[in-house]
Amino acid sequence: MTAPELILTPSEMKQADRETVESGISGIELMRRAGHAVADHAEKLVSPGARIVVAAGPGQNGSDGFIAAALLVGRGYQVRLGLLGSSDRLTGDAAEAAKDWTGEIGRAEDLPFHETDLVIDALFGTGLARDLEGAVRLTVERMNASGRPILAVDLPSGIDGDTGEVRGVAVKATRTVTFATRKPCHLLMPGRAYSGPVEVADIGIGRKILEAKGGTLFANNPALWNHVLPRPGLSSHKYERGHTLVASGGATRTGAARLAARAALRIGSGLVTVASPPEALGVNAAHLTAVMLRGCDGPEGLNTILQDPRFNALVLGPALGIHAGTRAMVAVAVHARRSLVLDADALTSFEGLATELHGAFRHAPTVLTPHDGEFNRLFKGHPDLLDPASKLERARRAAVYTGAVLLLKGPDTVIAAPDGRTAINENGTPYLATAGSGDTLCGLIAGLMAQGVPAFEAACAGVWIHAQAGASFGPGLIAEDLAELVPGVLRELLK
Ligand SMILES: NC(=O)C1=CN([C@@H]2O[C@H](COP(=O)(O)OP(=O)(O)OC[C@H]3O[C@@H](n4cnc5c(N)ncnc54)[C@H](OP(=O)(O)O)[C@@H]3O)[C@@H](O)[C@H]2O)[C@@H](O)CC1
Ligand SMILES: [K+]
Repeated sequence: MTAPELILTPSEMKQADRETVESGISGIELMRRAGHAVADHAEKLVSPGARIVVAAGPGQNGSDGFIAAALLVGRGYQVRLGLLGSSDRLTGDAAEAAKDWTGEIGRAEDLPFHETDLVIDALFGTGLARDLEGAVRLTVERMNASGRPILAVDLPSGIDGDTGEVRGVAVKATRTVTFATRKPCHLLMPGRAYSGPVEVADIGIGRKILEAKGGTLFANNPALWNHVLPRPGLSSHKYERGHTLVASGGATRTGAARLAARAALRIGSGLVTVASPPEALGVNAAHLTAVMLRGCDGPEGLNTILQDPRFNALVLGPALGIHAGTRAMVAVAVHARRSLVLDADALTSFEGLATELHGAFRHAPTVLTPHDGEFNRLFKGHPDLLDPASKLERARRAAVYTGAVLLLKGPDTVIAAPDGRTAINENGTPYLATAGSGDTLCGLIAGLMAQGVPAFEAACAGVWIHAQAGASFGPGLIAEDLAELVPGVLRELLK
């Protein structure tokens, strides 16, 4: 089984680095390995004889640049190196690394970015401490304007390693070489777009150390959850595969629930029922076949249906209406302690009332699936949840606050569990931004939970499968297609 891909934050990586040094590999040796990895990568991009310009910063990111520059000269490249600031100010390992370089040290500001075959950006990495300003800013702007390929060392300078945000200005890299693990900025937007394809170089920091110092943040891919996907045995019958209930909106707002229901069925929920307001029974009946239908008059109706313990997973929100009745339905669902997915109107109905949800979902597996707008509405008046610059941190705090798995949607969907485990998704496609796509996602997650998949894994798998299905279709995708593409994705996963 492939191990899940760990993502370490800059401060976790610093600790892993320290621990590795304590275990006997010197700091300068780690830096040399990093520099080697950069030189090796550069060699894949341009042939010996080519011109390479290295922009080095005052810290260890710059040291990686010095070491790579020296190696590349030895391999027959024409290398020019420019430093930000004065070489007298280099201290410790950085000063040691600079000794590898025997060529001229120019000023980073003066480097001929326009007249080179490759730029190596070694200005700043995980130690970036503030916005880029003045001469540094101009240097980065000139580098970007050159139109030449740029290889970023560790991460594009100007990108915040924790948040993926641009600090004033940032290098638009063609590619990035990072060390030991990817960092959050390689997966979170806009950092992901600034990084280009990222190669992870093994510099000898062991998995045990990485797990001990990180171990809670992952790239969302099948290695994280494939082992808990349901694999029905020969003797399984439909009741063992769960029964998902999806609440429908009124007569003119029924499509969302049917999209969710269809998705739950496709992902393997043994039975799926749409709970419909009486006035919408006709229109729902006209469109449902394998999905069953039941009348459900508001919160009391839902309460009556949930007396039957076989309904073990529930979707509330899509097109349900923004009002107190929806809040009451959420209360019924919470009280019934079923696996629960809340989206759209079920979240927006609590606009400014998030305190009512404080700790509310601690007792049953629950997944909340807001996009940024819904998140901001829901947690209005809670600066502790809204203010963190990092999407990761916002999702993590909201998960702890509510006791639910918080799935914060976007091109870089973040899935955070109240126990701290967090995943960042990266197989999303812009084609998923289409009406009804979110309803389908709810159905996939609930359908997995109905089959006994824990909430965090169900949310992670749901997001990935949803995106994979969308990407497999491409242009022209509409939400109706998504559920029908799920079997193809599952077939690959369950091989
Ligand atoms: N295990 C690993 O991953 C390994 C990682 N390694 C490498 O180490 C890198 C991290 O090195 P690092 O800690 O020295 O930080 P780095 O990014 O060089 O920047 C710090 C310097 O920049 C300065 N500075 C900051 N912001 C600024 C601004 N806005 N404008 C201007 N200046 C600014 C800051 O100055 P100060 O804030 O002190 O004034 C300080 O001098 C990492 O990215 C990777 O490449 C490998 O070598 C070995 C294994
Ligand atoms: K860099």
